[in-house]
Amino acid sequence: DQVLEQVHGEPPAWAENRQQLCDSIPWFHCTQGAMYHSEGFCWGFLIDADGGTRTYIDDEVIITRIGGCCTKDSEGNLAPQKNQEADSTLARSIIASLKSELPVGSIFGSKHKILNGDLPHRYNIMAWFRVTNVWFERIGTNHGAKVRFEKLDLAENSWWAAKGSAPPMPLELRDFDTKPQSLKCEGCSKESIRVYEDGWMCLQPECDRFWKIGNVSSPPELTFNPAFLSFRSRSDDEIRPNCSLVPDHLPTLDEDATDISTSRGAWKCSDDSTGTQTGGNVCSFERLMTMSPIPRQVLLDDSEQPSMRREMVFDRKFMIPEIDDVSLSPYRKLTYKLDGVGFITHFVANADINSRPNGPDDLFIGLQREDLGLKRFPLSSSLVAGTLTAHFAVNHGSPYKYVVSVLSKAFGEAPGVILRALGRLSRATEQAVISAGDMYMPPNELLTLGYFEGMKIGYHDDGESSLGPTTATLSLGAKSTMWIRMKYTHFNGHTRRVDAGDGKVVSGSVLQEDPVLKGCRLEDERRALKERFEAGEISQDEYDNSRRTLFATQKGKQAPPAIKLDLHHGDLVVMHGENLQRYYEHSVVPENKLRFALTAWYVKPDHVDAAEIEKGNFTLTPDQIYDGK
Ligand SMILES: O=C(O)CCC(=O)C(=O)O
Ligand SMILES: [Fe+2]
Repeated sequence: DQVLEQVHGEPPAWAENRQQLCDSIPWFHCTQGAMYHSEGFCWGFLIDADGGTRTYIDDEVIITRIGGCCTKDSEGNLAPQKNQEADSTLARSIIASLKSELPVGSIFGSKHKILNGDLPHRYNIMAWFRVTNVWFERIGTNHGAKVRFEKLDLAENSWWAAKGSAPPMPLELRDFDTKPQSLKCEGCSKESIRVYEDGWMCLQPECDRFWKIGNVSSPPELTFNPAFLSFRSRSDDEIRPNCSLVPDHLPTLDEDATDISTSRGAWKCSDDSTGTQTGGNVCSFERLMTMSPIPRQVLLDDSEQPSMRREMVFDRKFMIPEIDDVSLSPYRKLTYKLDGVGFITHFVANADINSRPNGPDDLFIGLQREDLGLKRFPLSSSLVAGTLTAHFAVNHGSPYKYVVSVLSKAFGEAPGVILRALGRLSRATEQAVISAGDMYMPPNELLTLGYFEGMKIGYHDDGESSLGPTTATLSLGAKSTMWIRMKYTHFNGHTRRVDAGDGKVVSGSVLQEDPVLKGCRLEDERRALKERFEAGEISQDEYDNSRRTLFATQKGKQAPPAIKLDLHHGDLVVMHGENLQRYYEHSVVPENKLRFALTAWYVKPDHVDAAEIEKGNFTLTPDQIYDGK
């Protein structure tokens, strides 16, 4: 029944949905977590449901914990499950922003429990802040990092200040010189500021005197030192944000620029709150851009020599392929064989292939001209519900369940460019599979992905039970890098650890059938145990227990990428082998503004509804069939 105070003003921008927030705010491009960091710096911060104990906000100062390393304790509060060190990624990036005086944007989420005020929206942009202090607190048996932010513009009233509150003190009347007491620790000789009213303590976690007032451990309840809350940093014109707090794309757009595909081409207001405020008139603001297709040459980098086959330089850190310039000429064929798993064939195109009529250059323009119905779909497994894929997708042919659920259009409705791409992919699939002596199943499904600048596809596999063992992808447009790595479970021999309540490393369950892949962790030990088990020398229990003991010696980690492919415009990649999708995963990161990836599969007919079977039927016209040149 508490009467909530109302806040003083309106945020400069807001969103009711996290995806929209992350898509439009350049300093907060993250769908999860409280902190956006990139290139080693923290750029933006979200204050929401759980800032940890002693989270503090007033009109000009925010004190909160740095997320990460946390699980919920018995009372449902987030507590660090291990020490957060100064060299953790999150701590390092906030310290980097502190040292370089980089302004950090802040967002106020309505699930906070701190301010006694009602926030107008789910996510409310606050203002630019500067990082003034980063220190460590003891929490339970661990330590975690805390940060103090101070509003950059102290002259202006903060919109989140309580309604009717006094305007901020004019700058000329403020005291910028008084700072809270700071003392050098006699143990570690490092300075720590007096953060708490209860007493000065050393805030260096590696010091013996950390978190002690005098000789005794600090009390669990602590109060902030008023001088720590009230000090202010002098304004400094040198400290400038490197983008606007609320970007305004519309007036800066030049519709005639060939570069238009780098920006999103359409805006639509999705704010339903205006509807309630204006008595049901939902805002109809919409702006659709005419986008002219960009030619492939716009994306070329200087190192690409037209009409010459690129020299391949292979990085010894990754698998070196077999090179064959003859059998699929004019393509160069690179084959990566994974024993007992499958193979990956990379068909390297060149300018002669790309510039032929109906070849990759024409397909790239053709795909931009068609309204393919490319959309971003919600990810099915995501920590934050409603997170959309970081790429656009549309499916043609037999429907199947992709990482996300994508509606499938019949090949009968597909534009010519799609069928032409399908012709190329069928040929590549056939060539790669037959040369390996396997049976060729013609693809009946084609997934088109579209990537604008900054988009990508994260690690995943294509091993859906309804799909055959072969996938073929045609790359068009921007150059990209494909990474292939062993899945966590197969690399480590066990699933991810499930619980580490007591601080010990607990591995998840051991693999039922461990293929002991070449290059996996503890390979020799795992192979030796497997051989003893298979020879009947040890029982299943002994085999499992020995593996558990073995895995407890080292913490599991992600496998490093085993294969790296540089995918250029016109290149094709065929992956073959059911086990390849079972044991390995891949991700693709484009480097430039616009890229399409068209991937064809064979969907097993018994996995498709009878009524939808015909969606996968097609007949290619002679000009859609690819002759391999
Ligand atoms: O963008 C690419 O080249 C890869 C696409 C992919 O992995 C997929 O569609 O499953
Ligand atoms: Fe894939």
